[in-house]
Amino acid sequence: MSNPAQPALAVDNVGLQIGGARILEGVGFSVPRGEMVGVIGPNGAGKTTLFNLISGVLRPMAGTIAINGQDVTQLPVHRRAKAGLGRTFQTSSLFPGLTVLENVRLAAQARIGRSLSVLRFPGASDAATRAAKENVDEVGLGAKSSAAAGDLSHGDKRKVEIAMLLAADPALILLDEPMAGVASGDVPALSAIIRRMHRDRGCTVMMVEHHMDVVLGLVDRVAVMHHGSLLAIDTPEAVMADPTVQSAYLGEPV
Ligand SMILES: Nc1ncnc2c1ncn2[C@@H]1O[C@H](COP(=O)(O)OP(=O)(O)OP(=O)(O)O)[C@@H](O)[C@H]1O
Repeated sequence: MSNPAQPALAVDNVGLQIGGARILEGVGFSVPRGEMVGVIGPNGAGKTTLFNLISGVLRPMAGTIAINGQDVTQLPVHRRAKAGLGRTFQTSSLFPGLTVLENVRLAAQARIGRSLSVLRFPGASDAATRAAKENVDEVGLGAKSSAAAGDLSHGDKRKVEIAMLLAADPALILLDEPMAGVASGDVPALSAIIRRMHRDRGCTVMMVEHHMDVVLGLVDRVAVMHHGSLLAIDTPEAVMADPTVQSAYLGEPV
């Protein structure tokens, strides 16, 4: 169960091979509660694979993963969600035919259904709608709450995904390239929403992101992945000054 003395996330010596190819090896780090960590690295470095291992989409062949002190290494995705993990994906995971509000409401309903029996609590449905409306407003999409999610811009879809995270209220959030495909004009607003979510909720956030200015402006620490290994994890300033990191990136634009 949850233990406040334990880090939000502890990854210990994790490794994975697929078809004989070494995808990740000896990856270990821990993230204290309330911290925001950016994950950077060239294409193919293993960032998404790391997220897949933490969220339970993949199981490691070596090492362990603990969320809030609970060993989740062998737990399926839904059990990790119960342990307090929430995640967005590189590609949008919304129901395109449902409205913005309906998408967020599903996430709110799942949370409320976990804490209260929906069958025994007739007001649960209204409570989910109220919570979803608040979360849609929080990400600035109140005026678009009746729009079909599939009709939104990339930037607005990402905002809906964040509203769904707010509705689910996880303690540990993995954001996989939240700015991918987002028009450059929408990036500052989305960054501000992520910063506010982190600050107001006190949640722990890990974020894979190729926009270095976004990462460096938001996070407490940066983890650098390279060829399936963790090259460094430190403050943005220390990581950018690290000669090993600099040489790993020579000729490989971040
Ligand atoms: N299911 C799989 N089967 C075989 N190889 C895989 C599989 N999944 C990932 N890989 C390989 O593992 C390596 C790491 O991939 P991963 O997607 O984790 O990298 P990444 O750092 O997230 O890259 P990007 O920035 O391009 O998203 C890559 O070389 C990729 O080709």
